[in-house]
Amino acid sequence: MSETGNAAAESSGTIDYMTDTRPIAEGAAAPGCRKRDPIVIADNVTRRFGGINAVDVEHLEIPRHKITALIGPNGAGKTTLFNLLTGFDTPNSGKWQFEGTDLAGMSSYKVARLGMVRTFQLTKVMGKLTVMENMRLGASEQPGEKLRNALFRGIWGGREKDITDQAEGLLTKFKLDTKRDDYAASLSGGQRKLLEMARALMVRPKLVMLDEPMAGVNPALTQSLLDHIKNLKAEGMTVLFVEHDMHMVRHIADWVVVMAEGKVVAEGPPTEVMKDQAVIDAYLGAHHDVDLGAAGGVEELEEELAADDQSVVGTEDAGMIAPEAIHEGAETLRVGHNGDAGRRTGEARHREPGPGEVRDPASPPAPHSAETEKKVDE
Ligand SMILES: Nc1ncnc2c1ncn2[C@@H]1O[C@H](COP(=O)(O)OP(=O)(O)OP(=O)(O)O)[C@@H](O)[C@H]1O
Repeated sequence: MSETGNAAAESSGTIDYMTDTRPIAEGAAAPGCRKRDPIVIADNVTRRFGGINAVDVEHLEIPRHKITALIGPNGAGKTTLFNLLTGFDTPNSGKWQFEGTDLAGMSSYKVARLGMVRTFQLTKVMGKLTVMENMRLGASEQPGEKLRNALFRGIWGGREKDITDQAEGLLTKFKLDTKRDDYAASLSGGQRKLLEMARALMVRPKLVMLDEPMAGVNPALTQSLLDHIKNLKAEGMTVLFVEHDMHMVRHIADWVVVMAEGKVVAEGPPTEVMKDQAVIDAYLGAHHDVDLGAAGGVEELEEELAADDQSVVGTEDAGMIAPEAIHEGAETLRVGHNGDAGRRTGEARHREPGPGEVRDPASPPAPHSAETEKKVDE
């Protein structure tokens, strides 16, 4: 659709967000650039942990009705920024608006009520609830209206039927309806991701924030997840997702924001951003001249890394970047900082419990275990 056609369609409320080709930024793409139609505007948001500036974002705008990927090496501050924007953490400084409403200091559930919702990995407790109970929990309106209310029928009075109907509709859409009475912990990695997304939609959000939607998802379910995310946009929602999976970023993001050491270091359309020297530097340290968005670039990087004694790559344990997987479109590329790890889907995404931490039974098990083999998605 032409730019004028889009403008006319927008004013008549019939815009097709999938074919809207109007520019996203007002001017040239650059860190902190202004957007034509921002849904979130953040200024001087900082969060320190001890001596670390986990987040130090001067200015950031998230474009409405677009899919924006937030990428960056491990420890760049992506999750912390998610937590701050959604009221799950408190910044040292800064303010931000969602659809013109100041959110600084607002509690997470109020932020969700306004229509800005983030997904969470299923916790241990949620794993012990059925799929339907999890959906009902997603609809809870106040902090007090939590587990108990989600579990016991009758408490929500008139809302009960609406909530159940809405949940049924979403479960059908996400092909989880046959699992409605199963415990969430029994779902495969991909089905859990679908449940997390479906649950977030119970509040009918305008902005959906997804934290590593592809983590732990078997390639067989990758396309379905990508389609679901694209559908959110088609239905008029804005999507912001954190992801290490370059394949996914390249294929579904309209816009990419790159963070490193707490700051936004690059922004732009995926094809442009992945050629950006600041991005390559942030991800790969000394390994320059590589286009992460191209399969050839991945091969080139792999050769460079193989020849570099400092880089742990090329053994089964370290994992290989798999260019053939990118051609197939099913597997994915994950690049850690300093080029330390390009790994296959489902292997690199698990964060094993650290010393003193207990594994969450609701989380997928460690890679390479027999249990992993059993728990793959259908
Ligand atoms: N609760 C915390 N206490 C202390 N330090 C923290 C805490 N949360 C995050 N950090 C630190 O803040 C920095 C940013 O972490 P964050 O998890 O936001 O990065 P990230 O980009 O999401 O990384 P990843 O891709 O590995 O998830 C890191 O140095 C991290 O160690």
